[in-house]
Amino acid sequence: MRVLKFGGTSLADEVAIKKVLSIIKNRIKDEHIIVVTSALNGVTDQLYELNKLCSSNNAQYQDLLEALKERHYKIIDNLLKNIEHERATRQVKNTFIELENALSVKAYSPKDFKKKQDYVVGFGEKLSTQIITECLISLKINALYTDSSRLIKTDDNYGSAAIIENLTYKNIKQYYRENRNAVIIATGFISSTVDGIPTTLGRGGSDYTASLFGAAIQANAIEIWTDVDGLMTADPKKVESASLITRVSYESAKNMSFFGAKVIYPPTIEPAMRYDIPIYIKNTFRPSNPGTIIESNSNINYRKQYCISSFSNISLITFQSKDISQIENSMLKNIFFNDKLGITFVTHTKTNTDIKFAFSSRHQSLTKSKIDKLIRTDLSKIITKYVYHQNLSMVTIVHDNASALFHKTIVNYLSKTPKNMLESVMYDNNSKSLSIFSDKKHELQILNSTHHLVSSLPENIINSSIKNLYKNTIST
Ligand SMILES: Nc1ncnc2c1ncn2[C@@H]1O[C@H](COP(=O)(O)OP(=O)(O)O)[C@@H](O)[C@H]1O
Ligand SMILES: N[C@@H](CC(=O)OP(=O)(O)O)C(=O)O
Repeated sequence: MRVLKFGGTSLADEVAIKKVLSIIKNRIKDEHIIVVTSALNGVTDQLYELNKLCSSNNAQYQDLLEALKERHYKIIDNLLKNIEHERATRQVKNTFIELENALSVKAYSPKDFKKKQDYVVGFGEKLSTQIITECLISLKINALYTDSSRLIKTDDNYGSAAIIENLTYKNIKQYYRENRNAVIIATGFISSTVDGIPTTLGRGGSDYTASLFGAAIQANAIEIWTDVDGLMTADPKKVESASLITRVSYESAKNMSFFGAKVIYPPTIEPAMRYDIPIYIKNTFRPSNPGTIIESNSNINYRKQYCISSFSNISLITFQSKDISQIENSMLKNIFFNDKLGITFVTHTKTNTDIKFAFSSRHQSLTKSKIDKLIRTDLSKIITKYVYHQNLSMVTIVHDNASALFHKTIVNYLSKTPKNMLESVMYDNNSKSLSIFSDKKHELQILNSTHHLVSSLPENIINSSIKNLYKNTIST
């Protein structure tokens, strides 16, 4: 049994969907499968926009809604006929009616807004999965449309809900047992609370849905089908010379995705790792290419174990203090774990005298004012110096098997980089990553030059079993 997940990039239009159908048809010949699908490419972003426009009574939302309908009906017209065409049209029509009802709800408080938003943005997966299911039925496959939000149970942290593991696994197992003769075609990304209120698993969350299905029924493999050849040494859309990482450990992949390798959503790794289920990342448009295998450490031969990623819109704060741990605890508790501030990423590192927090937030100014307030009140006695930068880019080299020479080469490169280009450098305390902060306008240049440098190093310099090399060798 294996789980196949197709992302929005594999569901952009009729041509892409035909490729998806052919991959599913071929896989079914060999093994029983479960399919997890995301929304059509770009639809989730449009649903967020739709909800915003509608909430602010902006009439433009009607045009956007019409465009969404047109796109889905056109795909149905081009891919289906007869009874499957009729059924898909009816289901999609009903789903749009449900979406319009959801949009008409007034959200009076911020918590209600997020609750409504989660309901609205989850419709993309329902629409695409209804269409794919009917396409598979038209190919004589016993496909069963499955709304995963009935199986995946979470808390009510709208926008990025945490799963209730035992209940979720129990629900999936039971559903799978009851529908053994069918091919389950499940919506990615969406979930619900125990009371049935819609939630989502966070942006990119369909990968996680696939992993939860895989872990619940202890699948032989999880396949993530996308528009690139696999997990690469950098985002191939930003770095032309990026190359494929053929094998990588769960731990490294988790670290790489955490620091921006968007091809896999970070929480996806954990359930697969727990049951030692390999994750394959494959290209829908070049299915015969080998792709990447993410698996347990013991099988890895440490080739190309680095990845260079970037984030834009990062804020960085550096504190100097005699009591670093007090700042750390207070910041993490009061700021970064505070839902209202919309923190989407945070990492921090400390030495004996200073601590740096790098983070991105949907509400930059709100976060800054909260931090300023915390410093004026709780932390004023312990902070000796404090520097706050906003709107930075962060390029991170993730590598957990670096040689001493590798490390030295990077330090040398940084020392030659013009001072006005570099804002700061941060070493992760586990010695597995190094982040370079700069003005956003330098992001692509730093990304490409760092990638060029690392990829042109001989294999024996890139890899070594020597660990803990990054610690305390450079200060900025
Ligand atoms: N290190 C990396 N390796 C491969 N792809 C990456 C990497 N970093 C970022 N990406 C981007 O991730 C994209 C795939 O993720 P995503 O857009 O979420 O696709 P999907 O819709 O298939 O889930 C690729 O198109 C690529 O641009
Ligand atoms: N559609 C959702 C969930 C998802 O995982 O999408 P994708 O597989 O296209 O990254 C999103 O855009 O966040």
